[in-house]
Formats: sequence, structure tokens, C-alpha cells
Amino acid sequence: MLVADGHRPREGGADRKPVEVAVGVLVRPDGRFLLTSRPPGKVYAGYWEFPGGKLEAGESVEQALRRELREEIDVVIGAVQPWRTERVDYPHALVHLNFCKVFDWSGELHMHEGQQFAWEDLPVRSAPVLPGTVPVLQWLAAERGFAGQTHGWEKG
Ligand SMILES: Nc1nc2c([nH]c(=O)n2[C@H]2C[C@H](O)[C@@H](COP(=O)(O)OP(=O)(O)OP(=O)(O)O)O2)c(=O)[nH]1
Repeated sequence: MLVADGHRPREGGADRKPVEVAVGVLVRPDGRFLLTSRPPGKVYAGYWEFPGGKLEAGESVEQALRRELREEIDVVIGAVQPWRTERVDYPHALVHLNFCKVFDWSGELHMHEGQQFAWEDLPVRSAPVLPGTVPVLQWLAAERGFAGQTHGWEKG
């Protein structure tokens, strides 16, 4: 589990029920992947992340991912490949991130919530990156044999 921003996890934190989140790693044929900035008004506004959001009651990860990507960036996704999961303990919540790879989608990207987007490669230029997004960059680096810093630390 990752503890974000060096906060001290609450007593009994391990017993808290995590919020389930579906996250899409959209990868283009040239290997670039999509990052979006968190919209104004949300926690960590302006931080870069992979697009996605919380599961609604009764939804599977895949269903939530399809809904979120349609709502937030206007794409209809094809096959969803569950990839890896990660728990992150933030001051605002304990989240369980379900990262899925997506190679097929249709529709042009439209940011519906005032986000920015970037097709990124390693090292990622967009900054700052959300704490819970950093492990994904490391997994991608390992897969790709990329050595070195995966992203910058300062706001660009
Ligand atoms: N989408 C996304 N969320 C991430 C990533 N890494 C990470 O720690 N998170 C966290 C941030 C949030 O605490 C949580 C996602 O919740 P959210 O607030 O963006 O979800 P949502 O779109 O359903 O939001 P809302 O409708 O409740 O406002 O997961 C990531 O790469 N992508």
C-alpha cells in the first residue's frame, strides 16, 4: 500500500473499506499513453492521472471504466484488460485502484470536465503527477526496459 503525501494513516486504517476505482491505461499503437489532468473542484485538481473514476453501486470495474471514459473524455472503449491493482491511503480516502489496459477505442477525445490531456511517453512531461499514478509509470518503465526517472517532480 502506498501512503500519499507522508500523512500519518489513521488508527485502524487497515480496517477502513477502500473506495473502488476503475482506471484506464489507454495505449496507442506507437506506445504513447493517455494522461489527463484532474478537473477544477476535485481533490488534487490539476494533478495528472490516468482517466477513470469510482465504481457506482452494483458496477463492475469494466462497467465503471466504460461509463467514466464516455462521460469524462467521450471515448467508447473496446476490450478491457485488467492489469494491476494498488491501494493508496490518501488523507481524503483509502482507494483501491483497478488499472486496466485498453488498446481499442472509438471516438475523438473531448474533455467534458475542463481537464487537459496529453499522449505521454517516458519520461512523462506533464506535472505534477498524482501519487497514485506514479506506480503505474514504474510498471510501464519495467515493461519497456526504461531506466531513469519516469516523471518530473515540479509543477511544469
Ligand atoms: N482516475 C484516477 N484516479 C486515481 C489515479 N490514481 C489515484 O490515486 N486515483 C485516485 C484519486 C481519487 O481519490 C480516486 C478517483 O476518484 P475521483 O474523484 O477521480 O472519481 P470520480 O470521477 O468518480 O469522482 P466524483 O464523481 O466522485 O467527483 O482515485 C489514477 O491514475 N486515475
